[in-house]
Amino acid sequence: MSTHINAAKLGDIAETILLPGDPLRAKFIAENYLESPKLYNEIRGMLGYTGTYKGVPVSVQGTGMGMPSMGIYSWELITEYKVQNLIRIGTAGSFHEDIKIKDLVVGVAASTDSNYIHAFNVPGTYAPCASYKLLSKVRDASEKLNIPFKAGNIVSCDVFYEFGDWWKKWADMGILAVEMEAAALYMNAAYNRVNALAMMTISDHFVTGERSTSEERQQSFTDMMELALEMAVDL
Ligand SMILES: O=P(O)(O)O[C@H]1O[C@H](CO)[C@@H](O)[C@H]1O
Ligand SMILES: O=c1cc[nH]c(=O)[nH]1
Repeated sequence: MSTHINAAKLGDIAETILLPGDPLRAKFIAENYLESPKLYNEIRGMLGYTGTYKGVPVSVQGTGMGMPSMGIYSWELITEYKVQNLIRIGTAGSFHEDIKIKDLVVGVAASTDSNYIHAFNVPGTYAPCASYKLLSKVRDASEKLNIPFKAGNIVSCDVFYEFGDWWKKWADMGILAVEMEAAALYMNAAYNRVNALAMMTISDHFVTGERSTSEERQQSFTDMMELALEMAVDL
């Protein structure tokens, strides 16, 4: 029914959706956390499922890597399938010693080096930010489940393999971490007046050079998924 999610019809996708970059992570979440998950999209292998969590309909959709890809999926989910609450669950690289591997970071705002913002033709510098409603819900879920997170400005970059010390300038401005999609998600959500939030597990570290092991990743992703699902049932 839409160009890139055309296996679904209106109503097949829940009002609240979790958005991992990796479609196989979408499959893992659907199969391990959702009740009665139904696959609604396989176009380009970008898997999307709808099921229920604690009786509440929830969808999970892979978005791919980078802002063009996130831009396409989030736009179609919002405009064609009337999704209202979009929660990115991804990975990020930390810029600060006190934000460690496995920590959860929530992007209150997402600075960016991307031209994605030019599509909106605003006469100034737009500041992509998370919805306050979802920020409140993630704080509530964090307290309930005792899963802490750090919140602040992150940066969504177009280039994964960048050279030199580029990141230090962002770190000097208090940017917590880097990933590659949140700013586009926040812009699409703002333009269409829906709610978006990006939360990421720190998978690698620019200061220490550390990278998480697969075991550590599994555990920390579990925390992120549980937090996102707890939010999803309270919207
Ligand atoms: O784990 P995901 O959600 O894909 O997020 C991060 O990982 C990818 C890069 O490896 C980029 O998409 C970045 O934003
Ligand atoms: O975009 C990303 C994600 C994880 N780690 C990085 O360094 N960059």
